[in-house]
Amino acid sequence: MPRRRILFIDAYDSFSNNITALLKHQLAVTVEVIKIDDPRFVFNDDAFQDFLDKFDAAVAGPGPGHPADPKDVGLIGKLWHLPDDRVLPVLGICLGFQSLGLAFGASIERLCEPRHGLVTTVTHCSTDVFTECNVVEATQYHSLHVRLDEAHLPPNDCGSLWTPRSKSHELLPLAWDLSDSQNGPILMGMRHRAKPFWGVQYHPESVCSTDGRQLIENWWRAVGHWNARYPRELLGSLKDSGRTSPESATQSDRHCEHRKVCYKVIEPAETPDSADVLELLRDANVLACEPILLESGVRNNTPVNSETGRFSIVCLPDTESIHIRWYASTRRLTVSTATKVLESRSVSISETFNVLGSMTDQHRAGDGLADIPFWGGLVGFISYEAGLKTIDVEPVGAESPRPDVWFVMAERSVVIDHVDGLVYVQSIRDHDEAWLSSTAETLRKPFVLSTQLSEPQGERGETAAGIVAGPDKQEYCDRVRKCQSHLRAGSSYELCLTDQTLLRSFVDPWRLYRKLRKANPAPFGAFLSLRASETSVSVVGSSPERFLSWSRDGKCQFRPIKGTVKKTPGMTKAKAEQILGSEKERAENLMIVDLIRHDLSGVHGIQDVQVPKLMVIEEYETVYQLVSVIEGQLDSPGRGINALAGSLPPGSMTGAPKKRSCELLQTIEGGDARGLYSGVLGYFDVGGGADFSVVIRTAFRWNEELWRVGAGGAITALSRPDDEWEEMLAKRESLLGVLTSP
Ligand SMILES: C=C(O[C@@H]1C=C(C(=O)O)C=C[C@H]1O)C(=O)O
Ligand SMILES: NC(=O)CC[C@H](N)C(=O)O
Repeated sequence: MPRRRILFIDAYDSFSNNITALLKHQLAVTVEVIKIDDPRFVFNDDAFQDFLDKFDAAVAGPGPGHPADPKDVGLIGKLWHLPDDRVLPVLGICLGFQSLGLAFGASIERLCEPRHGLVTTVTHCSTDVFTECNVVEATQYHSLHVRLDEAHLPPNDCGSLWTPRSKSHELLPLAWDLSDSQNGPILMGMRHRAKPFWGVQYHPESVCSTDGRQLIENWWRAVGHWNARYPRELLGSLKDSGRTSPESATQSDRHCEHRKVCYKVIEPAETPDSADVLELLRDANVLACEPILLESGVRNNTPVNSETGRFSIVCLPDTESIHIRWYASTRRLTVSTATKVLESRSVSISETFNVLGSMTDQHRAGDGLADIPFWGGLVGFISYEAGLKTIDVEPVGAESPRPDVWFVMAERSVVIDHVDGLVYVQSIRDHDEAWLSSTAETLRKPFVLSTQLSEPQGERGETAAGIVAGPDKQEYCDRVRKCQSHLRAGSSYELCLTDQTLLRSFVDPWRLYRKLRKANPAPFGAFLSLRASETSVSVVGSSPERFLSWSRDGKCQFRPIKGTVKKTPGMTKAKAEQILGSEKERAENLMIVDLIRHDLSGVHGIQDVQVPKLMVIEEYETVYQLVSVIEGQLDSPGRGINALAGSLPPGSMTGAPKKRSCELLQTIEGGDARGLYSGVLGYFDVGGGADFSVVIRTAFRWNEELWRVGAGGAITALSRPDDEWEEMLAKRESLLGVLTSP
């Protein structure tokens, strides 16, 4: 029997792939995805109807906006009034559900309070699509709701809840949320009396919804009955489409000669401090360029986060090293060494990912030590604006002389294992034994403990150091309120509002980094200083947040942080747990978990997306944070770069749904480029793995200009402007203290 086919119509939501994954997994069907504004069909009803004839059923997705606005629902609005002989069964979810209600006489109204990331119990009819569903816990992401009649139903008039209302008599209610005293009963499920249309207001695919699978199975059974009774001629065969095409995922499959990883192991008496290692190399004059440090912060000789931070990596590029730069404003890609331009052309961001992939492949190595996550590879960053390009949002603030993607191929490196106390000197260059031996020799000199080294000192003119420009409280609070008005209108479910502070400091970047790592040791400490003829960038960072890593055997992991409590005097872990257990904080985190599940599920070849940790508390120097872990396995290990290309900018820095939220934030934040802040920083290892952090709690500067520190937080309908201001200050503080003190 041919495989059954479902059409999913995507309204640019950030949960769509979770729905299509649920459909594929539960029903063993082929799912074809089109956007609501597919140019083949928006102005051509005949073509759309012919296309629909290829499917057994359609699912009309959730999304931002209002069901009465054709721009927001697009093709979904055309499903309800097809000619009788072309009608196909539909399940509408959230926006799709609201569109169904609107099409058959119901009205759409704003809720008194939006329900974004809220999980409540639904009262259902136990029949139809709710057959054999137990208690349904339902995650909701909506500001609007479907009203079946003019007057609110009294909450205790349960009998009349289940009878259709005159105004929308073709719609049969199937489920209600009766838990909201402010809004009254909220319709959660319905079906059309005569046509094969069903819908749910909540999100059955959310990680916190229960019985989503049962609901989908029930709907599919009902679809089968309908199609058996009213057979349509199904046409043609279709491919299964996802966000990333298999064609674009092939770099790693190319055959290439593997390089050899040469290494030497040093066993010092005590685990050396990563900064001391870097300074020893610098003092020994063996460095032609500034080294890069990707550090797992350590407190009392133990990594601050044992799950993400066992190793620190010192990358040692030199004048021969290849740099790859790409500029969002001009689309120019430059591949060069310090002395030679190897390639310069205009390309898209996706082509840039191909170049990064092939450069890693050209340096592919297979025989380093399995436990060491980095054998050599591309190290650098991807800005927030480059991320915007990947989701077709035109960045308003990108500036031409500043690269949005900048990586350098580090063939030589030193890796420090903080658990076993070993140091590895590595090279993937041919015939590099002499360098390996002399570097190992340098590092075998007795390590001086960092506490004995001279503490960083300011150099000159500290009195003029400090904040030059930064957010204003009144304006920031107004922006929070602006975000909230978009949330109430249904245009977004959560918006990560940020702002930037410009600072002057006369302390050199390395010394600043030494101060920062002491004040705020972080799992993703970063010191990076890159130079090209026309520009240079310095980064000192203490990010707590892993964006995405993948192992050499293709296991992908995201670790979004959402939910922050400042460590004020008297704040204990127990108190923080209480605050972070609140509806507001959990909702913020849940939205991003569902968004990241969507991003990861959209990657070609990903299997089995799981959430092994949901909302656990982690403690850092100045804040407590709520963290979740989302993982999936790639069927072909080398394709991790597609997971990166398909999940930028980081959802924890945008809000959901991602595309619309980014568009709104560009306007609300005033159009300045976020730059490196909100982007990602890390490495592609030549062995096939990678690790990228979210660039937060980080200062960066172009050339010798002012330092920039971004900070912000997720805004939801429940946010209080004053509290959001305080949260932004708390996050900024870890950097400000370091940059403004002598
Ligand atoms: C926006 C920042 O942080 C992000 C927002 C968080 C939140 O809203 O709780 C937590 C971690 C980050 O994903 C920042 O540090 O500037
Ligand atoms: N998740 C959704 O589909 C939301 C639908 C609509 N934009 C609302 O806010 O109610």
